[in-house]
Amino acid sequence: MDSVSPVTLDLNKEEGHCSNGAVVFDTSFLRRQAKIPESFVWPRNDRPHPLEELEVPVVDLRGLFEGDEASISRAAEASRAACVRHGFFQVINHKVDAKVSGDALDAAGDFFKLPLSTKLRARRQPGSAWGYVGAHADRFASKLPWKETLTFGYDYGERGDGVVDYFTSKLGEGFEPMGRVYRRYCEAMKDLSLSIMELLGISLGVGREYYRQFFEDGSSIMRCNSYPLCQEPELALGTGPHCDPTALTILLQDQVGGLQVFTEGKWQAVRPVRSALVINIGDTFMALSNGRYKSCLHRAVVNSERERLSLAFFVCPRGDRVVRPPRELLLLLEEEAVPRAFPDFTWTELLEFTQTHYRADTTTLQSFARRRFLASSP
Ligand SMILES: C=C1C[C@]23C[C@H]1CC[C@H]2[C@]1(C)CCC[C@@](C)(C(=O)O)[C@H]1[C@@H]3C(=O)O
Ligand SMILES: O=C(O)CCC(=O)C(=O)O
Ligand SMILES: [Fe+2]
Repeated sequence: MDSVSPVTLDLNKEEGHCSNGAVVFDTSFLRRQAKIPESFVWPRNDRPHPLEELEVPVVDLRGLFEGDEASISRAAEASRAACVRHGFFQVINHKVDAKVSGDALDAAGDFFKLPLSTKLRARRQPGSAWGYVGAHADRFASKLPWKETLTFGYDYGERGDGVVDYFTSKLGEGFEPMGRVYRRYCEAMKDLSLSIMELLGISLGVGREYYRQFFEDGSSIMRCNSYPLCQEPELALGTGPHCDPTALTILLQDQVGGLQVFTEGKWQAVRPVRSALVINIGDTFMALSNGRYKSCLHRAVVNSERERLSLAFFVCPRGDRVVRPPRELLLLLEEEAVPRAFPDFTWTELLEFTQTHYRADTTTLQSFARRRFLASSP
Protein backbone atom coordinates (compact mmCIF):
# COMPACT_ATOMS: atom_id res chain seq x y z
CA MET A 1 0.00 0.00 0.00
CA ASP A 2 1.29 3.44 -0.85
CA SER A 3 0.97 5.85 2.02
CA VAL A 4 -0.17 9.30 1.09
CA SER A 5 2.32 11.94 2.10
CA PRO A 6 3.56 15.24 0.72
CA VAL A 7 6.88 14.72 -1.03
CA THR A 8 9.51 16.94 -2.54
CA LEU A 9 10.46 15.51 -5.87
CA ASP A 10 12.75 17.36 -8.19
CA LEU A 11 11.42 15.95 -11.45
CA ASN A 12 12.62 18.80 -13.58
CA LYS A 13 16.19 19.44 -12.46
CA GLU A 14 16.79 22.52 -14.61
CA GLU A 15 13.26 23.83 -14.64
CA GLY A 16 12.01 22.90 -11.21
CA HIS A 17 8.91 24.78 -10.29
CA CYS A 18 9.03 24.57 -6.57
CA SER A 19 6.78 26.22 -4.16
CA ASN A 20 6.31 25.01 -0.58
CA GLY A 21 8.48 22.03 -1.45
CA ALA A 22 6.39 20.30 -4.06
CA VAL A 23 7.73 20.18 -7.58
CA VAL A 24 5.31 19.87 -10.47
CA PHE A 25 5.32 17.59 -13.48
CA ASP A 26 6.40 19.69 -16.45
CA THR A 27 5.72 17.55 -19.51
CA SER A 28 7.54 19.94 -21.85
CA PHE A 29 10.73 19.28 -19.86
CA LEU A 30 10.35 15.61 -18.96
CA ARG A 31 9.49 14.30 -22.38
CA ARG A 32 12.65 15.86 -23.85
CA GLN A 33 14.74 13.57 -21.62
CA ALA A 34 16.04 10.28 -23.04
CA LYS A 35 14.68 8.31 -20.08
CA ILE A 36 11.80 8.82 -17.68
CA PRO A 37 12.60 9.57 -14.01
CA GLU A 38 12.82 6.49 -11.79
CA SER A 39 9.77 7.64 -9.81
CA PHE A 40 7.62 7.03 -12.93
CA VAL A 41 8.89 3.46 -13.49
CA TRP A 42 6.33 0.87 -12.35
CA PRO A 43 7.16 -2.61 -10.97
CA ARG A 44 7.60 -5.28 -13.65
CA ASN A 45 4.34 -7.06 -12.93
CA ASP A 46 2.43 -3.79 -13.35
CA ARG A 47 3.99 -2.84 -16.67
CA PRO A 48 1.84 -2.77 -19.81
CA HIS A 49 2.31 -5.41 -22.51
CA PRO A 50 0.58 -6.18 -25.83
CA LEU A 51 -2.80 -7.74 -25.15
CA GLU A 52 -6.11 -8.70 -26.66
CA GLU A 53 -9.16 -6.44 -26.82
CA LEU A 54 -12.09 -6.70 -24.46
CA GLU A 55 -15.43 -7.36 -26.11
CA VAL A 56 -17.07 -4.46 -24.25
CA PRO A 57 -20.79 -5.09 -23.60
CA VAL A 58 -22.95 -2.44 -25.31
CA VAL A 59 -26.10 -1.26 -23.51
CA ASP A 60 -28.61 0.59 -25.68
CA LEU A 61 -30.44 3.17 -23.54
CA ARG A 62 -33.01 4.12 -26.18
CA GLY A 63 -35.76 1.97 -24.64
CA LEU A 64 -35.20 3.48 -21.19
CA PHE A 65 -35.92 6.94 -22.53
CA GLU A 66 -38.82 5.82 -24.76
CA GLY A 67 -40.51 3.51 -22.26
CA ASP A 68 -40.08 0.43 -24.42
CA GLU A 69 -40.35 -2.37 -21.84
CA ALA A 70 -38.80 -5.10 -24.01
CA SER A 71 -35.81 -2.87 -24.80
CA ILE A 72 -35.47 -1.93 -21.12
CA SER A 73 -35.38 -5.61 -20.18
CA ARG A 74 -32.65 -6.27 -22.75
CA ALA A 75 -30.63 -3.31 -21.46
CA ALA A 76 -31.11 -4.39 -17.82
CA GLU A 77 -29.97 -7.93 -18.61
CA ALA A 78 -26.94 -6.71 -20.59
CA SER A 79 -25.87 -4.36 -17.78
CA ARG A 80 -26.48 -7.03 -15.12
CA ALA A 81 -24.31 -9.59 -16.96
CA ALA A 82 -21.50 -7.04 -17.42
CA CYS A 83 -21.64 -5.79 -13.82
CA VAL A 84 -21.58 -9.29 -12.35
CA ARG A 85 -18.64 -10.19 -14.59
CA HIS A 86 -16.31 -7.13 -14.48
CA GLY A 87 -18.37 -4.01 -13.74
CA PHE A 88 -17.78 -2.43 -17.15
CA PHE A 89 -19.97 -1.62 -20.14
CA GLN A 90 -20.59 1.11 -22.66
CA VAL A 91 -23.81 2.92 -23.44
CA ILE A 92 -25.18 4.09 -26.79
CA ASN A 93 -28.25 6.26 -27.49
CA HIS A 94 -27.44 7.99 -24.18
CA LYS A 95 -28.88 11.36 -25.32
CA VAL A 96 -25.73 13.31 -24.42
CA ASP A 97 -25.43 15.90 -27.16
CA ALA A 98 -22.30 15.31 -29.27
CA LYS A 99 -21.53 19.04 -29.19
CA VAL A 100 -21.65 19.14 -25.38
CA SER A 101 -19.21 16.23 -25.09
CA GLY A 102 -17.06 17.42 -28.01
CA ASP A 103 -16.76 20.90 -26.48
CA ALA A 104 -15.77 19.39 -23.11
CA LEU A 105 -13.04 17.26 -24.67
CA ASP A 106 -11.78 20.22 -26.73
CA ALA A 107 -11.74 22.43 -23.61
CA ALA A 108 -9.61 19.83 -21.82
CA GLY A 109 -7.14 19.91 -24.72
CA ASP A 110 -7.08 23.73 -24.52
CA PHE A 111 -6.55 23.70 -20.77
CA PHE A 112 -3.64 21.27 -20.75
CA LYS A 113 -1.91 23.19 -23.58
CA LEU A 114 -1.77 26.29 -21.36
CA PRO A 115 1.57 27.40 -19.93
CA LEU A 116 2.40 25.57 -16.70
CA SER A 117 2.33 28.87 -14.80
CA THR A 118 -1.30 29.39 -15.87
CA LYS A 119 -2.33 25.84 -14.93
CA LEU A 120 -0.68 26.30 -11.54
CA ARG A 121 -3.21 29.01 -10.72
CA ALA A 122 -5.58 26.08 -10.09
CA ARG A 123 -2.94 23.98 -8.31
CA ARG A 124 -4.41 21.40 -5.89
CA GLN A 125 -4.17 22.60 -2.29
CA PRO A 126 -3.20 20.09 0.44
CA GLY A 127 -6.28 18.29 1.79
CA SER A 128 -8.39 19.01 -1.29
CA ALA A 129 -9.27 16.49 -4.04
CA TRP A 130 -9.81 19.40 -6.47
CA GLY A 131 -7.39 21.36 -8.61
CA TYR A 132 -4.59 20.97 -11.15
CA VAL A 133 -2.04 18.24 -10.47
CA GLY A 134 0.91 16.82 -12.36
CA ALA A 135 1.61 13.12 -11.77
CA HIS A 136 0.43 13.45 -8.16
CA ALA A 137 4.04 14.45 -7.57
CA ASP A 138 2.87 16.34 -4.49
CA ARG A 139 1.26 13.24 -2.97
CA PHE A 140 3.26 10.19 -3.86
CA ALA A 141 6.93 9.31 -4.07
CA SER A 142 6.90 6.36 -6.49
CA LYS A 143 4.82 4.68 -9.20
CA LEU A 144 3.84 8.16 -10.35
CA PRO A 145 1.14 8.24 -13.04
CA TRP A 146 2.25 9.77 -16.34
CA LYS A 147 -0.58 12.28 -16.49
CA GLU A 148 -1.77 15.75 -15.61
CA THR A 149 -5.23 16.16 -14.15
CA LEU A 150 -7.74 18.93 -13.47
CA THR A 151 -10.39 17.98 -10.92
CA PHE A 152 -13.41 19.91 -9.67
CA GLY A 153 -16.77 19.21 -8.06
CA TYR A 154 -20.32 19.41 -9.36
CA ASP A 155 -23.12 19.22 -6.79
CA TYR A 156 -26.31 17.57 -8.08
CA GLY A 157 -28.34 20.11 -6.17
CA GLU A 158 -26.36 22.97 -7.75
CA ARG A 159 -28.59 25.53 -9.39
CA GLY A 160 -26.08 28.32 -9.79
CA ASP A 161 -22.68 28.79 -11.26
CA GLY A 162 -20.53 26.62 -8.98
CA VAL A 163 -18.53 25.18 -11.89
CA VAL A 164 -18.25 28.52 -13.71
CA ASP A 165 -17.24 30.24 -10.46
CA TYR A 166 -14.55 27.58 -9.91
CA PHE A 167 -12.96 28.31 -13.29
CA THR A 168 -13.14 32.11 -13.02
CA SER A 169 -12.00 32.22 -9.39
CA LYS A 170 -9.05 29.87 -9.96
CA LEU A 171 -8.00 30.75 -13.49
CA GLY A 172 -9.45 34.20 -14.18
CA GLU A 173 -12.48 35.85 -15.80
CA GLY A 174 -11.24 34.81 -19.24
CA PHE A 175 -12.08 31.20 -18.30
CA GLU A 176 -15.80 31.81 -17.94
CA PRO A 177 -16.51 30.20 -21.37
CA MET A 178 -14.57 27.10 -20.30
CA GLY A 179 -16.56 27.01 -17.06
CA ARG A 180 -19.82 27.17 -19.04
CA VAL A 181 -18.69 24.27 -21.24
CA TYR A 182 -18.10 22.13 -18.13
CA ARG A 183 -21.31 23.23 -16.44
CA ARG A 184 -23.28 22.04 -19.48
CA TYR A 185 -21.25 18.83 -19.59
CA CYS A 186 -21.76 18.10 -15.87
CA GLU A 187 -25.51 18.73 -16.21
CA ALA A 188 -25.65 16.19 -19.05
CA MET A 189 -23.56 13.70 -17.05
CA LYS A 190 -25.85 14.08 -14.02
CA ASP A 191 -28.94 13.31 -16.13
CA LEU A 192 -27.26 10.29 -17.72
CA SER A 193 -25.97 8.99 -14.39
CA LEU A 194 -29.49 9.06 -12.88
CA SER A 195 -30.89 7.21 -15.90
CA ILE A 196 -28.19 4.57 -15.48
CA MET A 197 -29.07 4.33 -11.79
CA GLU A 198 -32.66 3.56 -12.88
CA LEU A 199 -31.38 0.79 -15.14
CA LEU A 200 -29.16 -0.64 -12.39
CA GLY A 201 -32.12 -0.64 -9.99
CA ILE A 202 -34.20 -2.57 -12.51
CA SER A 203 -31.33 -4.98 -13.20
CA LEU A 204 -30.93 -5.74 -9.48
CA GLY A 205 -34.66 -6.15 -8.95
CA VAL A 206 -34.94 -3.29 -6.45
CA GLY A 207 -37.02 -1.04 -8.68
CA ARG A 208 -36.34 1.83 -11.06
CA GLU A 209 -36.48 4.54 -8.41
CA TYR A 210 -34.31 3.11 -5.62
CA TYR A 211 -30.83 4.12 -6.75
CA ARG A 212 -32.11 7.15 -8.62
CA GLN A 213 -33.44 8.52 -5.31
CA PHE A 214 -30.25 7.50 -3.51
CA PHE A 215 -28.14 9.67 -5.84
CA GLU A 216 -30.40 12.51 -6.96
CA ASP A 217 -29.12 14.72 -4.11
CA GLY A 218 -25.59 13.46 -4.53
CA SER A 219 -22.51 15.05 -5.99
CA SER A 220 -19.82 14.29 -8.50
CA ILE A 221 -16.10 14.67 -9.02
CA MET A 222 -15.26 15.80 -12.54
CA ARG A 223 -11.76 14.90 -13.66
CA CYS A 224 -9.98 15.85 -16.89
CA ASN A 225 -7.03 13.56 -17.65
CA SER A 226 -4.21 14.45 -20.02
CA TYR A 227 -1.72 11.68 -20.84
CA PRO A 228 1.33 13.26 -22.53
CA LEU A 229 3.59 11.40 -24.93
CA CYS A 230 5.95 9.12 -23.03
CA GLN A 231 9.41 8.18 -24.29
CA GLU A 232 9.38 4.87 -22.38
CA PRO A 233 5.70 3.81 -22.39
CA GLU A 234 6.65 0.21 -21.61
CA LEU A 235 7.89 1.30 -18.16
CA ALA A 236 5.19 3.83 -17.22
CA LEU A 237 1.43 3.92 -16.57
CA GLY A 238 -0.97 6.83 -17.17
CA THR A 239 -3.17 5.71 -14.28
CA GLY A 240 -2.23 2.73 -12.17
CA PRO A 241 -4.37 -0.36 -11.54
CA HIS A 242 -7.38 0.61 -9.43
CA CYS A 243 -11.06 0.41 -8.75
CA ASP A 244 -12.78 3.80 -8.54
CA PRO A 245 -13.82 4.34 -4.91
CA THR A 246 -16.86 6.30 -6.15
CA ALA A 247 -20.20 4.72 -7.17
CA LEU A 248 -20.28 5.01 -10.95
CA THR A 249 -17.91 6.50 -13.52
CA ILE A 250 -18.92 7.88 -16.91
CA LEU A 251 -15.82 8.12 -19.09
CA LEU A 252 -15.55 10.14 -22.30
CA GLN A 253 -12.32 9.44 -24.14
CA ASP A 254 -10.73 10.56 -27.42
CA GLN A 255 -9.86 8.03 -30.13
CA VAL A 256 -6.28 7.39 -29.00
CA GLY A 257 -6.94 4.38 -26.74
CA GLY A 258 -5.18 3.35 -23.55
CA LEU A 259 -7.89 2.22 -21.15
CA GLN A 260 -7.55 -1.40 -20.01
CA VAL A 261 -9.80 -3.59 -17.87
CA PHE A 262 -8.69 -6.61 -15.83
CA THR A 263 -11.07 -9.51 -16.41
CA GLU A 264 -10.79 -13.30 -16.85
CA GLY A 265 -7.36 -13.17 -15.23
CA LYS A 266 -5.78 -10.73 -17.70
CA TRP A 267 -5.60 -7.10 -18.79
CA GLN A 268 -7.70 -6.39 -21.87
CA ALA A 269 -7.62 -3.29 -24.06
CA VAL A 270 -10.76 -1.18 -24.53
CA ARG A 271 -11.11 0.14 -28.08
CA PRO A 272 -12.63 3.67 -28.07
CA VAL A 273 -16.05 3.83 -29.74
CA ARG A 274 -16.76 7.39 -30.93
CA SER A 275 -20.45 7.68 -30.05
CA ALA A 276 -20.36 5.53 -26.90
CA LEU A 277 -19.67 6.47 -23.30
CA VAL A 278 -17.82 4.04 -21.05
CA ILE A 279 -19.47 3.17 -17.73
CA ASN A 280 -17.79 1.44 -14.82
CA ILE A 281 -19.06 0.37 -11.42
CA GLY A 282 -17.07 1.76 -8.48
CA ASP A 283 -16.52 0.58 -4.91
CA THR A 284 -19.44 2.53 -3.48
CA PHE A 285 -21.95 0.95 -5.85
CA MET A 286 -20.39 -2.49 -5.29
CA ALA A 287 -21.24 -1.96 -1.59
CA LEU A 288 -24.76 -0.75 -2.49
CA SER A 289 -25.29 -3.97 -4.47
CA ASN A 290 -24.02 -5.97 -1.48
CA GLY A 291 -21.14 -7.17 -3.60
CA ARG A 292 -23.28 -8.58 -6.44
CA TYR A 293 -21.84 -6.05 -8.92
CA LYS A 294 -18.07 -5.84 -9.31
CA SER A 295 -16.12 -2.63 -8.88
CA CYS A 296 -14.23 -2.54 -12.16
CA LEU A 297 -10.46 -3.05 -12.00
CA HIS A 298 -8.90 -0.86 -14.67
CA ARG A 299 -5.85 1.24 -15.60
CA ALA A 300 -4.64 3.53 -18.40
CA VAL A 301 -1.45 3.02 -20.43
CA VAL A 302 0.45 5.69 -22.35
CA ASN A 303 2.26 5.72 -25.68
CA SER A 304 5.03 7.55 -27.49
CA GLU A 305 3.01 8.65 -30.55
CA ARG A 306 -0.19 10.42 -29.48
CA GLU A 307 -1.23 12.37 -26.40
CA ARG A 308 -4.50 11.13 -24.94
CA LEU A 309 -7.38 12.92 -23.21
CA SER A 310 -10.18 11.46 -21.12
CA LEU A 311 -12.92 12.97 -18.96
CA ALA A 312 -14.01 10.93 -15.93
CA PHE A 313 -17.27 11.92 -14.24
CA PHE A 314 -17.32 10.21 -10.82
CA VAL A 315 -20.78 9.86 -9.26
CA CYS A 316 -20.97 10.05 -5.45
CA PRO A 317 -23.87 9.92 -2.97
CA ARG A 318 -24.49 12.84 -0.61
CA GLY A 319 -21.51 12.80 1.71
CA ASP A 320 -23.40 11.94 4.91
CA ARG A 321 -25.81 9.34 3.44
CA VAL A 322 -25.16 5.86 4.85
CA VAL A 323 -24.02 3.47 2.12
CA ARG A 324 -26.01 0.27 2.80
CA PRO A 325 -27.62 -2.17 0.34
CA PRO A 326 -31.44 -2.16 -0.01
CA ARG A 327 -33.19 -4.78 2.08
CA GLU A 328 -34.11 -6.80 -1.03
CA LEU A 329 -30.40 -7.57 -1.49
CA LEU A 330 -30.02 -8.62 2.13
CA LEU A 331 -32.67 -11.33 2.12
CA LEU A 332 -32.73 -14.58 0.16
CA LEU A 333 -36.07 -15.70 -1.33
CA GLU A 334 -36.94 -17.70 1.80
CA GLU A 335 -36.31 -14.61 3.93
CA GLU A 336 -32.94 -16.05 4.99
CA ALA A 337 -30.45 -13.28 5.76
CA VAL A 338 -27.54 -12.78 3.36
CA PRO A 339 -24.20 -11.75 4.92
CA ARG A 340 -23.24 -8.12 4.44
CA ALA A 341 -20.36 -7.78 1.95
CA PHE A 342 -19.21 -4.46 3.44
CA PRO A 343 -19.97 -2.46 6.61
CA ASP A 344 -22.02 0.73 6.60
CA PHE A 345 -19.99 3.80 5.68
CA THR A 346 -20.46 7.28 4.24
CA TRP A 347 -18.90 8.67 1.09
CA THR A 348 -17.30 11.43 3.16
CA GLU A 349 -15.45 8.75 5.17
CA LEU A 350 -14.28 6.78 2.13
CA LEU A 351 -13.19 9.91 0.24
CA GLU A 352 -11.23 11.12 3.25
CA PHE A 353 -9.56 7.70 3.49
CA THR A 354 -8.34 7.94 -0.13
CA GLN A 355 -7.19 11.54 0.20
CA THR A 356 -5.29 11.36 3.47
CA HIS A 357 -4.47 7.75 4.44
CA TYR A 358 -4.53 5.47 1.46
CA ARG A 359 -3.68 5.74 -2.24
CA ALA A 360 -6.70 4.31 -4.05
CA ASP A 361 -5.70 1.03 -5.68
CA THR A 362 -7.15 -2.42 -6.41
CA THR A 363 -8.35 -3.11 -2.86
CA THR A 364 -9.30 0.30 -1.47
CA LEU A 365 -12.72 -0.62 -0.10
CA GLN A 366 -11.48 -3.88 1.40
CA SER A 367 -8.62 -2.01 3.11
CA PHE A 368 -11.03 0.67 4.31
CA ALA A 369 -13.41 -1.99 5.72
CA ARG A 370 -10.57 -3.87 7.41
CA ARG A 371 -9.29 -0.67 8.98
CA ARG A 372 -12.75 0.10 10.36
CA PHE A 373 -13.13 -3.43 11.70
CA LEU A 374 -9.75 -3.23 13.46
CA ALA A 375 -10.57 0.21 14.83
CA SER A 376 -13.83 -1.12 16.33
CA SER A 377 -12.27 -4.34 17.72
CA PRO A 378 -11.51 -4.37 21.49
C1 LIG B 1 -12.25 9.51 -5.16
C2 LIG B 1 -11.31 9.56 -6.11
C3 LIG B 1 -9.88 9.34 -5.88
C4 LIG B 1 -9.32 9.25 -7.33
C5 LIG B 1 -10.24 10.20 -8.07
C6 LIG B 1 -11.59 9.78 -7.55
C7 LIG B 1 -11.98 8.43 -8.22
C8 LIG B 1 -10.75 7.69 -8.78
C9 LIG B 1 -9.51 7.82 -7.88
C10 LIG B 1 -8.16 7.48 -8.55
C11 LIG B 1 -8.13 7.99 -10.02
C12 LIG B 1 -7.82 5.98 -8.54
C13 LIG B 1 -6.35 5.75 -9.00
C14 LIG B 1 -5.38 6.50 -8.08
C15 LIG B 1 -5.66 8.02 -8.01
C16 LIG B 1 -4.73 8.60 -6.91
C17 LIG B 1 -5.25 8.71 -9.33
O1 LIG B 1 -4.46 8.13 -10.11
O2 LIG B 1 -5.68 9.85 -9.57
C18 LIG B 1 -7.16 8.20 -7.62
C19 LIG B 1 -7.81 9.59 -7.50
C20 LIG B 1 -7.23 10.47 -6.38
O3 LIG B 1 -7.02 10.01 -5.23
O4 LIG B 1 -6.97 11.66 -6.70
O1 LIG C 1 -8.21 7.70 -18.65
C1 LIG C 1 -8.74 6.58 -18.55
O2 LIG C 1 -9.02 5.86 -19.53
C2 LIG C 1 -9.08 6.04 -17.17
C3 LIG C 1 -8.96 7.10 -16.10
C4 LIG C 1 -9.40 6.56 -14.76
O3 LIG C 1 -9.57 5.35 -14.58
C5 LIG C 1 -9.63 7.49 -13.66
O4 LIG C 1 -9.32 8.69 -13.81
O5 LIG C 1 -10.13 6.98 -12.60
FE1 LIG D 1 -10.68 4.98 -12.74
